[in-house]
Amino acid sequence: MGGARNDRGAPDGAAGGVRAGEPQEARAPQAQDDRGERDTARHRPIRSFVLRQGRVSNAQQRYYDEMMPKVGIPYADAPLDLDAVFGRTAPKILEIGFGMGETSAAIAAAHPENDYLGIEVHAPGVGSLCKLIAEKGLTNLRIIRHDAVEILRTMIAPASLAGVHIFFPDPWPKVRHHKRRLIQPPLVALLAGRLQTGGYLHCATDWEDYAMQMLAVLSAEPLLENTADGYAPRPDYRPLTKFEQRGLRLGHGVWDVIFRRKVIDTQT
Ligand SMILES: C[S@@+](CC[C@H](N)C(=O)[O-])C[C@H]1O[C@@H](n2cnc3c(N)ncnc32)[C@H](O)[C@@H]1O
Repeated sequence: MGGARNDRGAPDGAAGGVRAGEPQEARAPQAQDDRGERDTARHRPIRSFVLRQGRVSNAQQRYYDEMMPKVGIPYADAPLDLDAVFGRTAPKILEIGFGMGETSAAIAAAHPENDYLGIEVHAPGVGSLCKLIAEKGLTNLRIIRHDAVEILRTMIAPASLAGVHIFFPDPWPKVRHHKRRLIQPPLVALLAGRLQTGGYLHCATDWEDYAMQMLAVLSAEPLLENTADGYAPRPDYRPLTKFEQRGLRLGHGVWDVIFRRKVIDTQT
């Protein structure tokens, strides 16, 4: 994650068998995946990540153990009261797939007026963000280690989010894996329903054909409208990562796609 361009094409997942707590995602398969498809051969929903072994460093393990009881939210099959979780009323912004969490921590530190909920399945990444939360003393960032698709379905109430960040999701570059991409019509419909009126969905990618897919899928969602004429300029709140700076120097593109939940006129 966030390493080299090819790293984006090799999706990371939670590390089965790592020490950093057990992934809280081992649940019975749903009847249908929110990306709209099932792996019929294996009768399992198609997921946007792969659970694989990953090394958790000693520091990540230490911060995971120390911080997850304070900032981690266990998976539950019931809607969360987000104001109660953060102990205040403030805009709630959800991030799917925070990787090692550098961007999440930087955004939360720069915007103490907002509350952030980061979702990731990858244990080393969760340990890494725990370390950043402890080092920066962040009080407005919480973590759930679980499949974001299930969390959206069960734990996030309709019209409860002021924003959603999906930065550099796994591009699944092979055509036969495109069905694993997060940004597909059923998930975007689910996300749009979780946004408040005026709430935003911000996706960014460095894969041009995924950017085109994002633009097409978000444009087709009736609850959403584009904030820009096509791709959006990178807003100041999304910091330029080292990975991105290097890519841009090498002439690679990065595309931001930012839509808002429409005001639905119920009079007409
Ligand atoms: C390519 S990495 C990008 C990480 C980070 N956003 C960045 O910009 O560096 C994508 C991340 O999304 C996570 N991910 C993919 N699908 C997910 C899901 N359904 N729920 C939670 N995390 C997911 C992966 O584990 C991986 O860490």
